[in-house]
Amino acid sequence: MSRTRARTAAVVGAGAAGLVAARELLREGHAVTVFERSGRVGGTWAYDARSDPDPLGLDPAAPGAVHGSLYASLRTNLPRELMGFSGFALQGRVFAGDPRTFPGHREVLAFLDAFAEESGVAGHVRLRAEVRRLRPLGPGEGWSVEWRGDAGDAEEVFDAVVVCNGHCTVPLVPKLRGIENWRGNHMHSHNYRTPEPFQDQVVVVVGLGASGVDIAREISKVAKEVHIASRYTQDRVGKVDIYQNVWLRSEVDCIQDDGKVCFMEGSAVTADTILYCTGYRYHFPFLDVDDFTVDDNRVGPLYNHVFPPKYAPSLSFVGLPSKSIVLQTIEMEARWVARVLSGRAELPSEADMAAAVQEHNRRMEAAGKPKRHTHVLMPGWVRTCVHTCMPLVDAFLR
Ligand SMILES: Cc1cc2nc3c(=O)[nH]c(=O)nc-3n(C[C@H](O)[C@H](O)[C@H](O)COP(=O)(O)OP(=O)(O)OC[C@H]3O[C@@H](n4cnc5c(N)ncnc54)[C@H](O)[C@@H]3O)c2cc1C
Repeated sequence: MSRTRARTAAVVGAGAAGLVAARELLREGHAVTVFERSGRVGGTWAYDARSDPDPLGLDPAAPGAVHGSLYASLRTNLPRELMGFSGFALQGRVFAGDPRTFPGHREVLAFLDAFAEESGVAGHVRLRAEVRRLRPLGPGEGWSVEWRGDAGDAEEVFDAVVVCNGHCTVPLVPKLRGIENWRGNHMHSHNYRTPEPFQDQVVVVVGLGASGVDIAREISKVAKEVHIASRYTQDRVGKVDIYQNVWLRSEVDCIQDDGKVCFMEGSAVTADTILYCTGYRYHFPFLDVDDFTVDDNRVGPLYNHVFPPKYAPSLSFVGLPSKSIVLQTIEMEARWVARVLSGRAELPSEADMAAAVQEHNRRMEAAGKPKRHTHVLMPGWVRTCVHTCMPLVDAFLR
């Protein structure tokens, strides 16, 4: 692909990443169109009380599948000081009547609404416009964007495309040994909204990330027992002192023939529900390009998580990293993309970018890190975050 200055740019998605990408592109003088398949901006932060018909949410294309993964009680796990954009802070201003340091989701959504309006980005967003297919037209000829809106299907050509479709929608569900023996309920946190359905149940929560901790704590108020299974519990397995009904377990070993959930340390429980809080997988169903894969949650090849060497700079991705200071990271990525497209910043050659990606992957392998951690920027983030924000795990891991 040619590396000329982009004059028109399509942004896929009007969540936080798409909004800030649009702002940065506009600042660099590009003509921007943001395609958003839902009826509003804000992406993940637009709480949706509905959940997928399939509690595991395995098929994102299934009728009735929802984008959002927030639960009703969700508050940010980063302080508002870390959740603004440059020139438009979440700190020092209250957007939806929630001035707390760790505000609820409505406050963040109102912040994003205000950001879209006040930055002028809102005027560039097409709502109910779903991108169905993105494909390169040939060297220097730009990108075909096929999309579906209220008036039907359409195709337009842009010089550049920035993919910002989010990555907290399609559940990553581990295949537990013996799962064919399971007769109870199961669900992924993508579909968790409120604790009431777990009244008096014995629940196994798989995963000790931010959602796992939050949800386990909330469910413990109504459930009979909550057992949290995680590889990070190590020698801390056992009942949690400050709770009457919460146990830390090691990883799930298997589901026994009798349906009991058996943990690596040797204990087993008869449970009503297995609730997977095991994260999400990257998914780009509309992308029609060569030499580009998602392999065990490694998206690539991508130079610094943003540019695929073969198509850079006209194709880019903003918002892939996880376990980061999210909004600041996506803003930096967006600014980089906008400046490379306008010629104010330069990329290495295609060969050098490809070599850098290979070197990154080689180092990960040498360090024994799995592919699925490719886009994890701060591996210690979970522990740091739960230590500071979440009393339950603070008590566990202290
Ligand atoms: C439970 C939970 C808690 C979180 N807590 C925090 C927190 O405390 N602090 C924090 O900073 N981050 C948190 N995050 C991360 C959060 O995902 C980011 O803050 C941010 O919202 C990511 O923005 P995004 O634009 O990349 O993705 P999204 O917000 O998911 O937006 C993607 C947008 O793309 C649209 N879209 C998708 N496909 C298409 C298509 N084909 N055509 C058109 N539009 C499309 C979607 O409709 C959506 O609007 C949390 C996430 C979850 C799930």
